[in-house]
Amino acid sequence: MTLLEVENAHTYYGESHILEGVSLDVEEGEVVALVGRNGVGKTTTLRTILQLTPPSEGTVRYRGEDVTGAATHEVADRGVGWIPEERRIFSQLSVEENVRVAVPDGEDVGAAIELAYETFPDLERFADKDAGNLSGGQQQMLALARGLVGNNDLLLVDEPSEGLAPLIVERVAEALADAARDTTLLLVEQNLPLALDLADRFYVLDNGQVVDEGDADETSADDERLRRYLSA
Ligand SMILES: Nc1ncnc2c1ncn2[C@@H]1O[C@H](COP(=O)(O)OP(=O)(O)OP(=O)(O)O)[C@@H](O)[C@H]1O
Repeated sequence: MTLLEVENAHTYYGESHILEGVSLDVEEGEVVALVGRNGVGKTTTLRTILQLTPPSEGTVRYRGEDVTGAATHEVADRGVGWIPEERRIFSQLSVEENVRVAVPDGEDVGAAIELAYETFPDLERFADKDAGNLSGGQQQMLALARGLVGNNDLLLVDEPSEGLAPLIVERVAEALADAARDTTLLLVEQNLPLALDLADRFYVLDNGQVVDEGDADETSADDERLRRYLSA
């Protein structure tokens, strides 16, 4: 089933025309990567899906229903989770409290915490530690865990490898692959090998437009076709 469809989205910040007719779709169970160099509109695409910056033209459909112009909390309530680039965790709360407060009302908190620790064993070791004292990689895993227990069917993950050391990037990639077993992912990522490794399909964004798309399995990170859109 098609979970998300973005059709011909045009999005502005003030007078700046950032998305110039973006179309993409995500099937249930897939990992889809959105790649492209700095400033081409990847984050804006996620913000457009969430209706944080609604499109002035075009449509966003979730599970076949038009959510264009809906309130962001309504999109979130339908099961779309967001893990922004800045990771948004509560630094004064412990790791476990961070997970706990991400569990929606009425859900089994114990089971949710168990799922979080099963998927990210490192977090269990730091359960009582203030989240603000975690390393960047651990904070990224906590942010992912919070997304995972949030009862989301689709997680929008923005630049999970950003600013992390290579070894930590590997851990985060493993964690993402684990998370992908339970949820559908739309992943914005500048690290092309990582994106292709995790994704089933990819879209390349350039200057606010989708300029290429394909099967991740059939595409190498050295592919000239992709490189020309990604090198600065
Ligand atoms: N709030 C804003 N107001 C005005 N312009 C913005 C705003 N946010 C982003 N932009 C501009 O919109 C363009 C697209 O930004 P966006 O963050 O979507 O790019 P990106 O592909 O995610 O790149 P990055 O990896 O740098 O985040 C950029 O030129 C950026 O400067």
